Amino acid sequence: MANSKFEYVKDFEQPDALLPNTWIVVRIDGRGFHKLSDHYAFVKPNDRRALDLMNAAAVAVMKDLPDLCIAYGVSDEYSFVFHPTCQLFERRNAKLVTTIVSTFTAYYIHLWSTYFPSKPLQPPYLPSFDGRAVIYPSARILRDYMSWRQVDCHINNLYNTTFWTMVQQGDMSNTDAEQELKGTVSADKNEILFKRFGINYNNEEEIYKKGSVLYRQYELQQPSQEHEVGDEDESSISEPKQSRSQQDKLKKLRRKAQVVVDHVDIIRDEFWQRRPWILSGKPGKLPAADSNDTQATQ
Ligand SMILES: Nc1nc2c(ncn2[C@@H]2O[C@H](COP(=O)(O)OP(=O)(O)OP(=O)(O)O)[C@@H](O)[C@H]2O)c(=O)[nH]1
Ligand SMILES: [Mg+2]
Ligand SMILES: [Mg+2]
Repeated sequence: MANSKFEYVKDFEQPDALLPNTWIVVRIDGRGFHKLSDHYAFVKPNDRRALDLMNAAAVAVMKDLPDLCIAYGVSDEYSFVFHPTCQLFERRNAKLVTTIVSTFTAYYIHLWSTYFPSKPLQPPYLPSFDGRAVIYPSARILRDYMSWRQVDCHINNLYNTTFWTMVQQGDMSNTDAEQELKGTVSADKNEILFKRFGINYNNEEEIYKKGSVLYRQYELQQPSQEHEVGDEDESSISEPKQSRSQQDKLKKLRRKAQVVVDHVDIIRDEFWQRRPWILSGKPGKLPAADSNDTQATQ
């Protein structure tokens, strides 16, 4: 078939490689989950099974794509982050986004019956997700992106928790609760929860307040390994190319690593300082004293 007269059509395909040396975030979001969550009667405002299912699908994506260095999920969305050194699919936008979206959706549907055993999926209420890639030029801006999503989680969860408590426990109509909450700030909502319902928002589950952060935990034998593979901290970011064998070694370590699901603050420095390998791209591990304080999965 080489050189057929039809081959010229290939020239209509546009290159879409994402800028080199930048962080790539692929954010996916459930399509029409307002309706879907109603149909399958998700618990309001937070359905633990639905969130656990999102997290399980995201862990599967992280395992499938060792180039991913961190992911953050809340509600029906997940952000997956590739390191600036990532060369997967020559950094082609459409290939990266469609692979993440379809892998996530496949696992979400595959795992559905584990989390909702008594609610088989029924057309047309089948879960699907959209996705987009955005690039960020520095670790600082990537962190601000992650902070933005976590702040959003907090604001929405405080609102939703207060709203549904007023409706479910305070017997208010949706309209009345919405009207009363109009123009309120965080302190007002905390007070409504505490004074009227005896609920201290701080005691709500961390997964609801903070969302879920996924990253790799390495079991490194020798500290020297930490320095074999990479040159990717921001000081040396102008030279991101790794040799083939370095890339393979790194991939192997990433594949072997455990994917951890955490519900912690990712806005302050502490999270990143204690886990420098997430941003540096060099496998590393927690100081010994800290190594038991995260919740491992799979
Ligand atoms: N009851 C319940 N609903 C949830 C939960 N998580 C997500 N949802 C629903 O999913 C929606 C997600 O919001 P959006 O992504 O903005 O809305 P969407 O309906 O998915 O619409 P598009 O994303 O634009 O397709 C929320 O508004 C809720 O209705 C949950 O744990 N419990
Ligand atoms: Mg959605
Ligand atoms: Mg959403």
